[in-house]
Amino acid sequence: MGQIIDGKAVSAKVKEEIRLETEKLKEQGIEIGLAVVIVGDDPASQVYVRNKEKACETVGFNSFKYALPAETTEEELLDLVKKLNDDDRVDGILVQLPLPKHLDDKVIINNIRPDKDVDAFHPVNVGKIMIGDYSFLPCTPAGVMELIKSTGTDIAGKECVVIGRSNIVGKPQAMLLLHNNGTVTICHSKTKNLKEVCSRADILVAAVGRPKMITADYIKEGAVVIDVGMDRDENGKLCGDVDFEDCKDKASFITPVPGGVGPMTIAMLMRNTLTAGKAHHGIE
Ligand SMILES: Nc1nc2c(c(=O)[nH]1)N[C@@H](CN(C=O)c1ccc(C(=O)N[C@@H](CCC(=O)O)C(=O)O)cc1)CN2
Repeated sequence: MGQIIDGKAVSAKVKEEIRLETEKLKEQGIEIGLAVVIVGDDPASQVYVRNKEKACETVGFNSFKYALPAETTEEELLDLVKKLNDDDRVDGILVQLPLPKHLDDKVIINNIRPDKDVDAFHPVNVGKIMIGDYSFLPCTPAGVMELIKSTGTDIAGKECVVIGRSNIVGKPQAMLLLHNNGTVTICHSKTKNLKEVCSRADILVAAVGRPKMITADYIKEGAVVIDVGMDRDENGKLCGDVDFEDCKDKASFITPVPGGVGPMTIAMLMRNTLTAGKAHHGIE
């Protein structure tokens, strides 16, 4: 059986490192602040936002929550973003996605100050990721990199296959693997012979959004399998894009869902917020 990568344990370690650094900054009179904005009453988003506030508490950041009604207009949301851009207590700004349908997330994200964009969704930060000159890494792909690192796998020269080409996960994930000298293939809905391409992968990252789509015949013996999916199975139970039971004996390392990539997303958000806070205080 492959080893299960414990995302909760890795994320707890990352948060503890951040807590210790935050404590030292506090001794110098420096406080770190994260503003979390949620619009509407999507139940999953409310859970994630609560978990982000809890994580802030764990690492010692100040958190400022702004819960706006679903009918909030673009102008009202932009006004809040502007206020937070100018607020010195706020080092990082996060607008929880998805937004209600009448709000265009691109317009909102483009108005967050890039040096406070701790999600790394702003085009300036996306561009920096392309050229490998980044301060913030997008949280989910960064979490995946941390989990791969935790297995002791050297990415250099490895065949890496990313299934999914979203701006938030697939594309930045491929870039991060490339910056680590992986040989990277991005697959998507039009990819021919998907199974064959995936089964060449030493490192397989699944971000498709289709429950349990990746079965053992997609993976190479001994592959590192990272599941970014957050789906529901036929019984409504949370599962990933990878059929964990089918793949676990063939992989060398595999992430579960829940308890794999998910918890890392919030730990990486804390890391980006610390990076932003240090930059705002002129600390390397
Ligand atoms: N502004 C953003 N919006 C969204 C992001 C994001 O990174 N920035 N990502 C997702 C939601 N998300 C964080 O916001 C997130 C999703 C899942 C988890 C997580 O820990 N999942 C658990 C399972 C949780 C459950 O039981 O439902 C796990 O995988 O173990 C954390 C964060 C979309 N929006």
